[in-house]
Amino acid sequence: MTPKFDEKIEPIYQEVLARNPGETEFHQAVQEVLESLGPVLVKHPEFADHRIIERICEPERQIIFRVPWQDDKGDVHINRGFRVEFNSSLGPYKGGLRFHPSVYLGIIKFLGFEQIFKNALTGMPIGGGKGGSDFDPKGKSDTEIMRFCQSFMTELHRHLGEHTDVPAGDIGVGGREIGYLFGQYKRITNRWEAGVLTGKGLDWGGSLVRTEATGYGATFFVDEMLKVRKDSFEGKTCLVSGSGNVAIYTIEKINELGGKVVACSDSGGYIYHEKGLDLALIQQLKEIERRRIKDYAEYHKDAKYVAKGNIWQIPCQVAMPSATQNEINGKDAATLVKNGCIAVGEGANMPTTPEGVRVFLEAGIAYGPGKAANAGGVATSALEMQQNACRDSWTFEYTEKRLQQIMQSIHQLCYETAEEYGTPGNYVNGANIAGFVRVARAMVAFGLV
Ligand SMILES: NC(=O)C1=CN([C@@H]2O[C@H](COP(=O)(O)OP(=O)(O)OC[C@H]3O[C@@H](n4cnc5c(N)ncnc54)[C@H](O)[C@@H]3O)[C@@H](O)[C@H]2O)C=CC1
Ligand SMILES: O=C(O)CCC(=O)C(=O)O
Repeated sequence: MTPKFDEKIEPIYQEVLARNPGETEFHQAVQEVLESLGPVLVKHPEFADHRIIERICEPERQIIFRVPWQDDKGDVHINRGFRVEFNSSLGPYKGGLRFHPSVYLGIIKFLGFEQIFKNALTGMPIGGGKGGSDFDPKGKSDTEIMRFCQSFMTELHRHLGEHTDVPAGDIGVGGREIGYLFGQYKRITNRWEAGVLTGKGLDWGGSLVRTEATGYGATFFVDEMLKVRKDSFEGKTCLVSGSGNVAIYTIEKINELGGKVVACSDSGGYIYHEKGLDLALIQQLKEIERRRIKDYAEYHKDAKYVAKGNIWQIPCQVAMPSATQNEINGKDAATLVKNGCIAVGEGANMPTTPEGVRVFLEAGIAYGPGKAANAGGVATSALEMQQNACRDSWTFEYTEKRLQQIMQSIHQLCYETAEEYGTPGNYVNGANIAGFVRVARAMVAFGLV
């Protein structure tokens, strides 16, 4: 699909393509933001004078390193580790670590780039970064995971610090991995520095609600979009792709708000259960036993597992992609709209292709892009950092209320910014512009650094 840029922005995008060959996901993430920015340069010519867009597209620092580790048989393996410290204008680099075989520099840069604007939208003092490895955790024993995490942190620790760079989890990195990473950081540095990682266990500096935060936050965001349309989750049939951290707590919150989730998935296929998914079973299979979603059908004979099936063909009113990038293409988006979908909230990062985004916007449905809708995870990480800084821990109710208020204010900011820039109801423009302007103002204030 041909990108639609303002004439001042086209050459900047061409320069990004030339400087970052082969990094298609990064190109896509940059394209999505730059397409929104034409009117911003008209209102703020100083951003063009200071070449803010060009500077924002270039990471402040990119770290690539070797991660050697030994499996349980004693064989040696070598993976590649990454940390892209993209932008520290608003605070220390903040963003998760992804362990997945598809990881390469282009994926980490797309995620780090998105993170800059997402983190800005939260209004909290956090810059943007992301990291990870092409390590595949699937089928590895606990001790193999531990040895990998220890080796990864042995290199990464020198780049981290509570005021410098603060990783968390993402695909393939949850509470278990954060534990091994924190343990190794503590051992190497001889510092018990809680604020260096978020998503920690509750006994050692973690925050209540961080586990639930991305899914709950995305659901709060969709709830706000529905409220604008004088609607709610009550009685709505919903789809949630994935069955990991984000998907599980999205399903939980949708249930609480009166919706019914009939399908979820993993990379093998999807499960469809017309009377509504059994969340306790999914948690047992996924969070505890680390099994595949197809096993769900062993316990519910009225549920159907479709191997390699396309979850977006199931009719629904609300869709919440919560698995991975580019999981909804133009055709899937058209199918969703044709089947009566009125709202899409992205729990995952960039789950919709540019063609799909265009379909949603042209159909005029409520479409909440990831950098706004899934910001609740990183926002609650910032709340964890606040608690660590004052050696405090807050109750679940208080922390969840803070999360809900943050999601409401992100929604409001995106909604008002879209109106201010002449595209009412377009949360893509709202999120890109509002996030960009916050970072750009700080960059202008700092001079040429
Ligand atoms: N964990 C967090 O706090 C945040 C995560 N995200 C994003 O949410 C998404 C999911 O992340 P998590 O739930 O943390 O990871 P996770 O590792 O807990 O779960 C990922 C899930 O997606 C499934 N999956 C992967 N590829 C798939 C495919 N091609 N088709 C269907 N399912 C597939 C996996 O089987 C797994 O169930 C990612 O895009 C991540 O970047 C965004 C904001 C914060
Ligand atoms: O909590 C964090 O620091 C990062 C969350 C994350 O990786 C994301 O927002 O995509």
